Amino acid sequence: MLDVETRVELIERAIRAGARRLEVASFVRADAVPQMAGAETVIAALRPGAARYIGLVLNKRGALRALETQVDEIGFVCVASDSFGMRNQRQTGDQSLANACDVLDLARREGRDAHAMVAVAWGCPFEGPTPPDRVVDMARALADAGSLEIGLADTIGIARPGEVESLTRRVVEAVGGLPVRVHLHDTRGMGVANALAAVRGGATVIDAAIGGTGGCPFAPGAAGNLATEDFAYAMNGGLDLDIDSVIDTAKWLNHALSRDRMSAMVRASTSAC
Ligand SMILES: CC(C)(COP(=O)([O-])OP(=O)([O-])OC[C@H]1O[C@@H](n2cnc3c(N)ncnc32)[C@H](O)[C@@H]1OP(=O)([O-])[O-])[C@@H](O)C(=O)NCCC(=O)NCCSC(=O)C[C@@](C)(O)CC(=O)[O-]
Repeated sequence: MLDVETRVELIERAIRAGARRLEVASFVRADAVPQMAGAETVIAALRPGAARYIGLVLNKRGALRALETQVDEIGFVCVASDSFGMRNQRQTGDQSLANACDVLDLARREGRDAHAMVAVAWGCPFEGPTPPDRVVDMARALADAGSLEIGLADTIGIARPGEVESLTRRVVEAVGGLPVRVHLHDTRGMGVANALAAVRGGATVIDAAIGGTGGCPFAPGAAGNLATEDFAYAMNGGLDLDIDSVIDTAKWLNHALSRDRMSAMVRASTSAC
């Protein structure tokens, strides 16, 4: 749990390190995910225009809350499996798709950018492997509904590089030129390899989290996200980020969270190599 002030400081540190597009808050129920309580207060404390700010939403009520704030983009989470969807957001896959289409339409009418992501795109903790056709169909429907970008999430970090490359390529081909974004968890240490595979498959946006922070309370076994500093190292200067500053922030965040999680780059920076 981080208080609002510390979350704002984290966002400011990311911006100082070079980040220009950040998912900064999630408009969900505070009793379901207390870590995300105070989304409106976080956003009100941010410097307008310093970066593009994304607010995550999982239902229409969340979208209405986001529209009351200054977020630049609304990001909707759809689910490819019913079992995960019911636990995460009380929606089946089809319901989440219908809700996403409604929210994309609402955002367009309000003149706000919006996109959607398909969670458990490679595998579900309750149903096992996700059929790729299901994900491609959902991605196509979201593109038709006006999503400005199509996200694919490996929510439990189960995908392998070959699977990431092939599904990403199929979705890129299906969505007619829209940017495809891939969101990875590092549960099995595949985060960086999968990110590079997604890039080979045609993804142009890769999500990453400083210090590999993240997880999902409704997906048993989901570990942290792909660490920003690990991906930045793999990209060998290809990202406009100050990697040393990101590593410092990862250490600061470990301290703030009273944890000792180490991304590969934090580990390397604290050893002799
Ligand atoms: C999605 C909901 C909100 C549905 O919540 P619900 O209970 O199904 O909603 P409802 O429409 O039945 O309403 C019930 C009550 O909740 C209120 N309510 C309804 N919606 C909201 C809202 N948005 N904000 C605040 N309050 C809300 C609503 O007003 C009502 O209040 P009452 O009238 O009883 O007083 C709930 O299930 C929830 O908060 N789930 C949390 C899901 C979550 O945050 N998961 C973790 C991360 S996101 C992710 O899933 C994937 C991602 C991004 O990590 C990528 C990856 O896959 O790796």
